[in-house]
Amino acid sequence: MASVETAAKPRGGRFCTVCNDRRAALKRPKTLEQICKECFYAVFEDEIHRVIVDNHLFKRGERVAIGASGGKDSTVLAYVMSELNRRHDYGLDLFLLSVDEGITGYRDDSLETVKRNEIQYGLPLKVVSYKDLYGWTMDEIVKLIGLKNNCTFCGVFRRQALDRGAALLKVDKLVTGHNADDIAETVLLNILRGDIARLSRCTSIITGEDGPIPRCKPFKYTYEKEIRLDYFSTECIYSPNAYRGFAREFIKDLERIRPRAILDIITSGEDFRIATYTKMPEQGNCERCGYISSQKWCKACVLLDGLNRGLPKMGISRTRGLDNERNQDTGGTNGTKNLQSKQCGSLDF
Ligand SMILES: Nc1ncnc2c1ncn2[C@@H]1O[C@H](COP(=O)(O)OP(=O)(O)OP(=O)(O)O)[C@@H](O)[C@H]1O
Repeated sequence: MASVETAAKPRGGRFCTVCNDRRAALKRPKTLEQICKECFYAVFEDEIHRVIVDNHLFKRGERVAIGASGGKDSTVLAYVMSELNRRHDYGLDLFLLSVDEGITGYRDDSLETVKRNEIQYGLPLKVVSYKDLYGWTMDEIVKLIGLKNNCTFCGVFRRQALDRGAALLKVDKLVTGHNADDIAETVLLNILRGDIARLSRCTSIITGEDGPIPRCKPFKYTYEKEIRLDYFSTECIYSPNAYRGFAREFIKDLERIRPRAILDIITSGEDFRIATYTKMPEQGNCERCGYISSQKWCKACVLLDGLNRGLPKMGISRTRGLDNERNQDTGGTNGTKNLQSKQCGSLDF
């Protein structure tokens, strides 16, 4: 029997450690297992299915928006979500939701990918734009403010735009393509910034359950390298966020030496406990637009106010001072230490 099997196997190279039948085509970045392409896709999709089931991410009948940027992570997410929904009969109503930040030569290109996904996977697409929501495109903001702080505007506006788009679609949940590398990087950055509020929630697979629309991250344990095996890379042309870039490179260096490092950082983040005496921000609503905020005005309104008054740097990183100023203006008080208003909106999932 053994000799028959051996005779049927292809000559040369290692065999797939899963099927032990086909020749291994790649080494899994996460486990270093040698595996064939067919088994890789099966194992990859099965792992996401397990994460979805074990974490009770969805309930039958729910409407779920997939945050679709046209980049590799969310493109794979759109494929995997529609495939698993069909294969395992989750009973979900899936939608694609894209935010058009107004970045010529970047988002207009990737929106074309999303439009292709709309047809490929048969998922209805909703596009919301910064121009319509805020009156500004990122091209216009960058023209005014330059490259240095533009990620702050983009991150804060995108977060709110996704919530607004999700509300228009009347969905129960929003899923994003944040992967294990993104989460490990965010744990590290929140430690480096001493941002306890974000550190405490950035490893949660579901966030915002107390906010307008809960967000889920089915790729929480999925390595970026595995998602991107078959996909091209699209980097934002206005993305000079050096601090996050260093954290990213540091994590990639650690991964080269010890592939488990990414999962270990996530586990460490999950296991942090916040001291009971640490004051956390109190969640309320923005007095201007009604969006969730721990301050009188949400960060998007502060930034927008600065833009519209021709003072675009007003809302950047000095939010604490500004809020105090605004509190004085309006006669309000704000005793809570502001742990949320750190630079770089993309830190907040
Ligand atoms: N313009 C957008 N429209 C809709 N969803 C978005 C948009 N930008 C980001 N997202 C969502 O947030 C996730 C993380 O986005 P981020 O820009 O950090 O990175 P990324 O890792 O390059 O992801 P992607 O490859 O999907 O663009 C995306 O996977 C997507 O689900």
